[in-house]
Amino acid sequence: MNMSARREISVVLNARLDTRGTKMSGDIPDASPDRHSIRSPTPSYVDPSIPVPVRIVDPSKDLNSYGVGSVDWKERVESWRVKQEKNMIQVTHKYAAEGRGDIEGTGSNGEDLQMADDARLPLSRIVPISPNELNLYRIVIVLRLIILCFFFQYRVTHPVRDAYGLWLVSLCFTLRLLIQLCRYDREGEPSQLAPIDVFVSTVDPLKEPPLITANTVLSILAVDYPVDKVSCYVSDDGSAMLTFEALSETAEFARKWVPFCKKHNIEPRAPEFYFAQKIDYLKDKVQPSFVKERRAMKRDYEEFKVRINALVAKAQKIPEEGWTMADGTPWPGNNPRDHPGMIQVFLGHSGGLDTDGNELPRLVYVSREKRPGFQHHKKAGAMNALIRVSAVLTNGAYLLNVDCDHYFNSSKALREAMCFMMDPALGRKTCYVQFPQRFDGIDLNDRYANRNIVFFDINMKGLDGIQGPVYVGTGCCFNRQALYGYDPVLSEADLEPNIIIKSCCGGRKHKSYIDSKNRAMKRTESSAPIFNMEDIEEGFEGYEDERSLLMTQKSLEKRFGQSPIFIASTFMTQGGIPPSTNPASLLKEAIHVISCGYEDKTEWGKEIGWIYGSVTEDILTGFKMHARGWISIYCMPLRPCFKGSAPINLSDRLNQVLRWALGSVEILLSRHCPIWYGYNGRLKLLERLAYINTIVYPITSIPLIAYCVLPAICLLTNKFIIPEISNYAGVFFILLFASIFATGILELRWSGVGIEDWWRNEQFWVIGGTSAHLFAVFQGLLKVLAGIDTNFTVTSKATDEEGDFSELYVFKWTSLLIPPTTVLVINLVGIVAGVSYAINSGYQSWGPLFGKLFFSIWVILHLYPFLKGLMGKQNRTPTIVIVWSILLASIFSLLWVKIDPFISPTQKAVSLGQCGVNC
Ligand SMILES: O=c1ccn([C@@H]2O[C@H](COP(=O)(O)OP(=O)(O)O[C@H]3O[C@H](CO)[C@@H](O)[C@H](O)[C@H]3O)[C@@H](O)[C@H]2O)c(=O)[nH]1
Ligand SMILES: [Mn+2]
Repeated sequence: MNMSARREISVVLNARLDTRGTKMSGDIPDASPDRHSIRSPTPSYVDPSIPVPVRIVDPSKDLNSYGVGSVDWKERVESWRVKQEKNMIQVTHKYAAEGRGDIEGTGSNGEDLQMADDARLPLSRIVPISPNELNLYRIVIVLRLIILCFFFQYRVTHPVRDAYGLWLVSLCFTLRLLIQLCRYDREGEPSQLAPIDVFVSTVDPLKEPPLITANTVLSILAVDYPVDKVSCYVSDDGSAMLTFEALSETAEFARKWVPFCKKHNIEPRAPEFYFAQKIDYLKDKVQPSFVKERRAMKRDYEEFKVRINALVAKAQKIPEEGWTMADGTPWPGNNPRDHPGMIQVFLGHSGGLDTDGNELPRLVYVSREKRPGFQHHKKAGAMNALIRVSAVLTNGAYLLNVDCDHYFNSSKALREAMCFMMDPALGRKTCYVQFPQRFDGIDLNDRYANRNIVFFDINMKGLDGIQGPVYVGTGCCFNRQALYGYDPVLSEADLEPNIIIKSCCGGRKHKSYIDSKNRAMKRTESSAPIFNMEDIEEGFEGYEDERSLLMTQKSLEKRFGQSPIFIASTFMTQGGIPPSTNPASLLKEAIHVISCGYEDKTEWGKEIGWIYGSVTEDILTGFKMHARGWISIYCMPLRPCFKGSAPINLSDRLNQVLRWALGSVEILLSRHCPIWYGYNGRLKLLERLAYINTIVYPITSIPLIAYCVLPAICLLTNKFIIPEISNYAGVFFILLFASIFATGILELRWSGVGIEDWWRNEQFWVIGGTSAHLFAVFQGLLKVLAGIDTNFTVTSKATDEEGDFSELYVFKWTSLLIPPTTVLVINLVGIVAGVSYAINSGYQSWGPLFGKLFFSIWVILHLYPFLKGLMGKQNRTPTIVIVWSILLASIFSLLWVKIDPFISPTQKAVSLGQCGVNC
């Protein structure tokens, strides 16, 4: 195993939290200064450079028989657990007794000490990338930056007189390179077992087959976590009876599936993918009954599939009077744009037991209310509805959300996340733990870079060393309090003077972070002070007068909306609902919080929850949290925790990239633009740079296209953008290339990414850049200038039953195909023109031609996967695409030759003469 370049955190908490194992693939982490940038040392914190005993998990050994220091360890965890429970009871008790929250927990007798002790217990470890590899990489990056500056200076001071336009364009390109340099890297981390609510989003059962969603749900219900602490919420944004009925079947099937998974400890726990595994399924299995039970389960699953397929078949033709439910009442969601909110609870403690007589996690179907004339905010709106429903019904302290096609590939996923979230030191400032997205069913060559390896294994890892990875929309576990817009709890060292809570005028005692720290969360909020600490202290602690209580109530309502139950739940920082509440009233309240007027005049989508205003709501949501000073964690256990599907045909892929780029442009043109936003907060500079990079990239499509066309123009007009290569320039040119090359190689080395993946990424960067990114810039401008709303085109999730990768060859017409095709054709024409010119004008013209051909071929090589996709398998490129592109390309070439703005009038005659022969 390559231990230097990969980070493996695989810490598994067992159900009772009484033991810990840390799987380490490397040796004891080096004392790299990086870690200090992530967590600042506090007096109670163990210096990471001092090795602590490392235990390698060996499942064959008794977990308690670890080497050094295990007794000490056990004791500490035990005391931590007891304390945790005490805390929980305390909070619940206060809540129930007073009917109000306690903001500044007052328990001081020794609890602070206990806390400080706890802080020494990291629940996870970082396996850092070897510092040598990183330092070299950093040095090269800095060098590259310097060289780039020199090169830039040279380009600016040496305009190409006879090709001024070309020269200008080339400057833009250099600038783009400067922007790209903000990849960096380091490593992050930490962890505990609290109740978790898992969200699944789905919208269109025709594009997102119910069987896929069912598999995701089954993998959640079978997760390795205490059943009473997991709840699964499925959001149906399409209010489809098909989704509802499929979910009801899924709940039934879960009664057999879940005990089977747990008994035999199988992975993954999504049946479709489990049974499809082409591995020796008897490996590590000891139960003699396993084969028999597996066979029976496989048959059961097939029957389940048949039932789901029957539901899907039935749903193809909508009856005229709309759908009717089994009991004869009409389905309330018949009109997806105009229907009431719907909630159905399956399973859970009142929902019957599984076939082994055990309880199952709760499963809740939610379809939020939709009415014409209301903004629904797509996925972000759906997620916010789920936050509120779940707060009312179960109120997990943490949330995890997945797209309907991203199943749990590892049953340990929740535990992995908790290792960071419940870590006594880091948990308090961690807003989310993001897992990389991994995919099934991608063609072997990954033609359209669907796996996004460079992003997930280089960029995200690098960000982890700054303030944390960006949120990518799925496979991400959140701290509920972070979604409520609160600030993180920072340690003394993190604390800047300006954020110490000020006492209010009534002569109350000064509070510092440290003495308010028996609470898990600091309930203030920096960037948008809707309410402030004084209100709360008075209202909830002091009860000094009724007016202030009222004010608090009012400001909370202004923030969270008009639901007292929801507001009360926000004070339960450890999660859970008051034991005395009546389930019927909760359901009523749950319906209330998903009504479409609920968010009016509140902070939902503006400051709290998933943030509105972009189709890449994920980036925006994560950005807001980072701007408040939260850190995030990138968690990559050896076994990928989540796996999804990705569009493998060209058109769907381009449309997906278009949506992402459009989302970025939307953010760029909004008040949340990372270039301007949040300077009073605690966003780290490099993190900001990274966000700027994820937001502005669509704009680089303009210089990129210019650059793809330039070589062809050079060939057609017989000019070159670098006129005379002086020694001085030559050196810089070579140095620049060498440094780019070196950063590339070093990056691949520390990240473990293969050269092929890297090349695919480069290719798709050009393909996306010349098509989707360009369209996104224009659509984004249209949205801002003309108010034309952008829509969320959901990607189809193929079940891949039609045979391997048949999807890859599907061809759908889209105008996104035109610009790259044009670029391709122009370059091909250019090559032909250049070569024929050289043939005509003899020996001495071959030298310069060579240089120009090189660039042109470079462009074509980048577009090669696109060309392949255009051909399809059966070579069925619609004639329209070809006709349009050839037309555009020839008009373009002719124009250039005729007008040729880059050359002086005297030269023009000559040049025209030359080209007249060739074109
Ligand atoms: O009105 C809507 C539209 C979409 N969705 C859900 O959003 C998810 C993502 O849709 P998909 O078509 O699969 O988009 P992808 O491009 O594959 O998704 C990536 O990019 C999105 C942002 O564009 C993120 O929201 C996703 O989490 C991330 O996986 C799916 O679960 C949908 O059901 C809704 O719930 N409501
Ligand atoms: Mn998807």
